[in-house]
Amino acid sequence: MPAPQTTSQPTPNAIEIRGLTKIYAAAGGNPPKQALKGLDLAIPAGSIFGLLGPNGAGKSTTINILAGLVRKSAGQVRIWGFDQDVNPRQSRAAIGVMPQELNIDPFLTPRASLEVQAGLYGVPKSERWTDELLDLVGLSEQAESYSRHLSGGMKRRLLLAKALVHRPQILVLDEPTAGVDIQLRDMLWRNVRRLNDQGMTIILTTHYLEEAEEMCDRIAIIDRGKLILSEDTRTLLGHADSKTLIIDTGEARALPALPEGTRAERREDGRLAISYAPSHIATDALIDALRAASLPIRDVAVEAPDLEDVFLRLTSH
Ligand SMILES: Nc1ncnc2c1ncn2[C@@H]1O[C@H](COP(=O)(O)OP(=O)(O)OP(=O)(O)O)[C@@H](O)[C@H]1O
Repeated sequence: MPAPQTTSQPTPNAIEIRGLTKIYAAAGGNPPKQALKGLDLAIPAGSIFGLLGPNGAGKSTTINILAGLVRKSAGQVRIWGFDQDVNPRQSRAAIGVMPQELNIDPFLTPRASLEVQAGLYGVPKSERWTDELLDLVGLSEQAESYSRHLSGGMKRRLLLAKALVHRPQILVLDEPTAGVDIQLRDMLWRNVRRLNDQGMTIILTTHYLEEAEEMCDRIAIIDRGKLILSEDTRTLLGHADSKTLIIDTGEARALPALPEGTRAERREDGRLAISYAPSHIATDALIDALRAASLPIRDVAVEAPDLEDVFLRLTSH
């Protein structure tokens, strides 16, 4: 992909959010709603960053503020080093957003959609990369079809291409795989990885925690308008401090004396499951202790907590 269009300030963080507050005005008999309550968040340049949180946490509000679609009530937002209030044009140029809703003009062809979008961003004709983009998202064959004839998956791919017309440094994907088939999901993730390899910072929200665990190198969890934590995915998974050793003990049924702080149960398949806190006892020390207690060990596996465990514990929803 050619270099991004915007001249940028070198910054370790692609996005810096400080004290971000959003109060939606009262409407239709509903009282005002404070969706963001002083959110602080830094998103490192070059990362694939997952923004997670339960329903109503404020993810879409945050993304819409970044995209310039919702006005913040207070706080500071810097995008690629540009303050949104001081340099609105530059901060907008640094970011591309693939929204959740399929907001595509049904009477435009994919090619025309991309050209219109490029016009909106002021991309000169000589710097447009419409054909490459159509190819990137696999829509070259449909380039001249009316968008209303595209399948739901094709419309999503067009949205991805639209988010990229101005070669942003940062790409935001809001629930990109909600309700999409496996083929489209794979296409999306392939593209996301490729763009990230080329230096693009990727921010995504998803309800699929497995997906976040697999794709994101850093994850922030927000809840009720506030940041709960923002950490490397590996560190985050380490937080649960709970693992389970699964042991095939063969015919032997008697439980050995277990080290302090561990808990054992027999699973339906007959295997012994011993839960322990890695910070308290290391896996190999636990196995040594079980051997010393003459427990027959025919086979052994370790189950580590996944993001879902951590997420549920931190958000208690
Ligand atoms: N336009 C609006 N007017 C009033 N309240 C709103 C508006 N948009 C969102 N809210 C409220 O603000 C809070 C945060 O909503 P937001 O959509 O940002 O959360 P979310 O984390 O994206 O949730 P979800 O995972 O369900 O999409 C919710 O309580 C929501 O009802």
